[in-house]
Amino acid sequence: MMLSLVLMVPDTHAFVVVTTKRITRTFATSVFDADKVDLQKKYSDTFRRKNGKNSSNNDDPEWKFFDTARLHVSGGDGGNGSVAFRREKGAPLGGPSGGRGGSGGSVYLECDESLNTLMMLRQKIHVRAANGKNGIGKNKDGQCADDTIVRVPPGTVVRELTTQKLAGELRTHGERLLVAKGGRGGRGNAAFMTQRRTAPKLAERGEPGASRWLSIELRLVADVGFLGMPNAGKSTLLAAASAARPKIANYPFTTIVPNLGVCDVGDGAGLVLCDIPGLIEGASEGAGMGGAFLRHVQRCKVLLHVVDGTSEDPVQDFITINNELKQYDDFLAQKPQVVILNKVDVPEVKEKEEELLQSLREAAGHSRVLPVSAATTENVSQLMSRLSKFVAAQPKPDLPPLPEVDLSKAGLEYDSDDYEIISDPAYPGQWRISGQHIEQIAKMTHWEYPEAVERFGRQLEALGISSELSRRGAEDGDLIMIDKYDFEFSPNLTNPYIPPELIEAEEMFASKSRAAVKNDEEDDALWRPFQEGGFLDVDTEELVGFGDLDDWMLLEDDEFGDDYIPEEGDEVWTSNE
Ligand SMILES: Nc1nc2c(ncn2[C@@H]2O[C@H](COP(=O)(O)OP(=O)(O)OP(=O)(O)O)[C@@H](O)[C@H]2O)c(=O)[nH]1
Ligand SMILES: [Mg+2]
Repeated sequence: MMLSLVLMVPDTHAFVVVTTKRITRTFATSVFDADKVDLQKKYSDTFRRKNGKNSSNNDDPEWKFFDTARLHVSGGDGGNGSVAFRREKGAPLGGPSGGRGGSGGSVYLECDESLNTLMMLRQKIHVRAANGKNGIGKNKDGQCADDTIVRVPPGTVVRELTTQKLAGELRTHGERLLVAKGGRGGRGNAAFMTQRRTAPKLAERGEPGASRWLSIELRLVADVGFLGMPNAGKSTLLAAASAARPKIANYPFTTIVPNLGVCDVGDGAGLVLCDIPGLIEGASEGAGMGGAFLRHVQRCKVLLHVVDGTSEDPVQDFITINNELKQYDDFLAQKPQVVILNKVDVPEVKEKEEELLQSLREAAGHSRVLPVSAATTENVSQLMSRLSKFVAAQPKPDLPPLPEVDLSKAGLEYDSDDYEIISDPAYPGQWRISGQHIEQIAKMTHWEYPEAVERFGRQLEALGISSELSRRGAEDGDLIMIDKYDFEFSPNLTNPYIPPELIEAEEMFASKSRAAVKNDEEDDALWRPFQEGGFLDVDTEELVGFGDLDDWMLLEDDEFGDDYIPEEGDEVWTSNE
């Protein structure tokens, strides 16, 4: 038998009552959830991509590189609080002893310097931390769930996808950013005891964990960012100066993902070099996928501009790239540059070396211009030691910008208790209340417990929602929807609506009881939970408490939860005791 609600105390001022009626989902979707549907459509290509199907984003060059990703994160839900009563030999009317639920795990991003792409985030789109365990009797709190850690490379910038607001940036190894907080555990009935109410029959459900889409972008953090036309020799230089082994070939766009290398300059820390794919004219507008790469050099302290000496017009190349930089971002264009004339081992370049160096100095407006051969490593170590001194002389890198959005809150911690009442003239008598705070309260309400429903009603009143509804013309019996719950509006309710099946159940208990009295079976005569204000725990379909009978329903073993293993010394009661 399934009783969803029993409310018996005759003069309870219950405000709302759960009904068994369900609104049709099509209606709810068409009128109220349009935004959500849109969002799902928008991101469904993420799933297609995951399954290797043709993605509609194929024409989006940024997606070909593992430096942007979308991630859906959800914190675990808190465990439910429990309703239980202490029952000991000689003390049958023990106090409430329902423990609190454990809190759900949170999702963190953690900076890991051994990573340099967001590739793994492309394979894992949904990250969900585990739920907290439910509280159990004997004041035992449920276990808290472990946090879930997602590792990301240094230079990871995190935004909330829908608003594009900056949530934070991970730069140093081990740094963590909380992106979806787990919900707190619901309180057990022990927490609701007051002097007046010594046997509270309500508990909270666990708070749902926070859940959101993130947009994640990688900006490599390096001391020196390489810059130059395709085929200029950037990767060759990285290979010459560090242990990195990037792909090198005599065709443009050999490099398609940024490469990092560390050059040992004898200072212990090393100089972090970042080789990016070549840039061409129009890069700032995305030509040659420029925009995707320019982002990487944003975080470099110094730019190393590699000029190909064998090019038809090396000085013009240099000017073109600098113009692209300016177009893309003024901030980037202002970064200090060191310029190298590469491939001076080639005789034709050697011939015009002095002339080219002079023109480059003029075009650059400074004298940090060096001839180098990345292929023969001529002048490379001098270049590196001068670079390292130049980097050290730079002012400290700009601090990460201040976060614009705080993702460290879950559920009820959101600041705003704003709500909105939506009604559609096409559906008279139906009201949807939306608001983070009230939705969280609804989710945490244990609708099976009359006292919890009553508490919810008081919360609605306290938030001014009930009077606002009345003011807008809501009438007794109107349908109120909050999140996935729906109720009947009962503004001045003193006699709670009692579902017919409960009256039937009571009748059944009553007749059983009468029969028992007749047959002198006293025990059975007591089974009148409805009349006595008793109630069932719908999860286990167990009666868990009586009103003021001097006998308490015994807690079944499985009320401790599936994973409760009695420890030594624990007293476990069974109903057969
Ligand atoms: N002779 C000579 N050839 C060089 C030198 N540096 C690079 N090269 C050659 O130039 C070609 C391109 O070199 P890469 O290092 O792949 O050039 P890149 O700038 O990384 O090119 P992209 O990744 O396509 O932007 C290769 O064939 C290299 O061997 C050099 O100093 N002298
Ligand atoms: Mg390259």
